[in-house]
Amino acid sequence: MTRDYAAEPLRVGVLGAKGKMGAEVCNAVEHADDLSLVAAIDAGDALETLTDAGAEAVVDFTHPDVVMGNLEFAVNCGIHCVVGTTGFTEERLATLRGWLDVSPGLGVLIAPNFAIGAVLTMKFSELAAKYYESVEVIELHHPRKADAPSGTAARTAQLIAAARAEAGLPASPDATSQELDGARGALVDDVRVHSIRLSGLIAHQEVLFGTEGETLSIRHDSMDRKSFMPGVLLAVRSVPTLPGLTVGLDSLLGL
Ligand SMILES: NC(=O)c1ccc[n+]([C@@H]2O[C@H](COP(=O)([O-])OP(=O)(O)OC[C@H]3O[C@@H](n4cnc5c(N)ncnc54)[C@H](O)[C@@H]3O)[C@@H](O)[C@H]2O)c1
Ligand SMILES: O=C(O)C1=N[C@H](C(=O)O)CCC1
Repeated sequence: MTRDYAAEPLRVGVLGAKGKMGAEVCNAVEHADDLSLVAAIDAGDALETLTDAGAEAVVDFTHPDVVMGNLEFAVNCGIHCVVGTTGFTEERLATLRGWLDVSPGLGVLIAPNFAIGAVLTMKFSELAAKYYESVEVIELHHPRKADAPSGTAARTAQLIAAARAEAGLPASPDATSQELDGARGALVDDVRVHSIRLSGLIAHQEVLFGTEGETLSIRHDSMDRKSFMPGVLLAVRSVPTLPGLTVGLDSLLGL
């Protein structure tokens, strides 16, 4: 029998429920009439709690080291997944696609950033990329963040690099011949990415473009983790009808 999601709230489990994002997601799900929080799991809790509770979708905001194990369990149990945890390499995405190939109808949605402005920043940067000879990405986050560069910055750099390559642009000009290690940031697909960690910040990114006589700065600031919740809820509501792997919120936002 086909599940009528309009008739009964979608049963949602949260992984990383005691974390900064997970706690916010639990709160958002609890306040949504069409969703029901059936499991709130953190480190040390059994993943079987999800199946015991009859979870139909899971939201993962944990850690890059554990997220693949969580997803393998959920996919094997036929639970749709929404993933905010970072650390998704092409290799990890290929592994996930392999699992989903043998799980018809199941959806996994991974987004490096669920904030609308961050999604737009990535799209605007991709659009601007071919018009500027120089580009650098600066990401700024709270000091308890485990990974650098941020997943958002890595994705932004990849999108910019692909757009530059398609337009036939060479690497950004840079005459640096003497350099203290790290002074010029990290290279992601030939795009320089700089990571700032500072108390008081949440999640911020600035993409700087330059060409003869002008620059363009595209900046986004998340000042509260609530900024991620509309995107997370949209993904949770959409994932049961999105079979296979979806990366990014773009298609859900009509971008
Ligand atoms: N996509 C986005 O929009 C977005 C936004 C913010 C953060 N993030 C990412 O989400 C992840 C979590 O961020 P955070 O700031 O909430 O981190 P956090 O450290 O505050 O929370 C992570 C939680 O996961 C728990 N955890 C660890 N291992 C677990 C396991 N095996 N099973 C269940 N829970 C486990 C931890 O105990 C902790 O409570 C990071 O990768 C971060 O980069 C993504
Ligand atoms: O706080 C974090 O950690 C965040 N991680 C994501 C990233 O790495 O891009 C999104 C922004 C917040």
